[in-house]
Amino acid sequence: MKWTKFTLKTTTEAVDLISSMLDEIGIEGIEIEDNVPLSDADTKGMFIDILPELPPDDGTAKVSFYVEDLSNLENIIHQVNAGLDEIAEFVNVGERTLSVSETEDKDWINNWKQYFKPFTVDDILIKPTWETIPEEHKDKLLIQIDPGTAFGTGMHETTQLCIRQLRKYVNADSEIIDVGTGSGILGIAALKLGAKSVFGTDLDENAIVAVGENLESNNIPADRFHVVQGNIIDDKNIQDQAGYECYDIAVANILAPVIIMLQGEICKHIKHGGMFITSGIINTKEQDVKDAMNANPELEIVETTYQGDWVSITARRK
Ligand SMILES: C[S@@+](CC[C@H](N)C(=O)[O-])C[C@H]1O[C@@H](n2cnc3c(N)ncnc32)[C@H](O)[C@@H]1O
Repeated sequence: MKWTKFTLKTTTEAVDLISSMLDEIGIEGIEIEDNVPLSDADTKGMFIDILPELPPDDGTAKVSFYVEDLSNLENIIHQVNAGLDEIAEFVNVGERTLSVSETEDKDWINNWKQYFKPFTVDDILIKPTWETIPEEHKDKLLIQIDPGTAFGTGMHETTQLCIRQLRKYVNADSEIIDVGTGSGILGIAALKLGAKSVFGTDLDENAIVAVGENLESNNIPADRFHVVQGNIIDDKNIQDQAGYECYDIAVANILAPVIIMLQGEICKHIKHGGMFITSGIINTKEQDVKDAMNANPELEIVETTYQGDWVSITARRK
């Protein structure tokens, strides 16, 4: 199906008012492009450590919206123009030119799936739930994953670094906390490697559904992997739900700045002698994470591993 895309050139200061005006006339799912740099708060919780290079912010912005049924087009354009006239009384709406182009209704949510194929991390086979087990990998430990809209196919270097560290430390008594669980892939890997139970947290609500579905795909009873939405770094309720000094291993594959913020709090939840396996750390941030861990009297770094540009640091709680 083809959609008609309308792009309105305007200013950053008018974007909020234009979004609500479009919403009021029944246009949903708009796209905003501007050159406003992302703040630390914006990047927190997103899996980006290297910010995109943007041209200087000149205060202009583009607001795009899509129309499927063109029979009502004249009316829509009229309403948009009337809305812009009103907004122009309060803020500078800039150029306010509207350009038109056609776009395909592609299945953006699912299109990435064609690139997710079975692969191995040493003796572990990770495969999408919808693929069959390749004959040559029949003897491997199987993890089946569909991340849905959560993060974590296992293909990222950082996930593989964490899986290799889990392989070294997990045993039949291991109680695991998986911070930033996403699809649940690290917790599920730990359970497949024999761990007793997992407590997972994520800021992303999609993680809750994804973990539930992936437990089912891997025939793991739901009571072995409890997952909650929230931030263990600063939410007392999540901290209490996780419990204190009760984990043999904490694993967190997030981002260097988040690992730095997490390393203080996580020590309250790990047993003495327990391990803190981290990744999501781009090599330029390795020293920052190490400095934070070295300054924490509760932690000693025991190992650093690398894959591509990515780093995994494993520390022990003293
Ligand atoms: C790189 S993904 C890792 C997913 C999965 N564990 C893996 O290794 O593939 C990072 C995840 O951490 C989550 N996240 C970011 N900050 C967080 C925080 N403070 N607490 C819990 N989850 C967080 C994100 O929503 C995202 O799902």
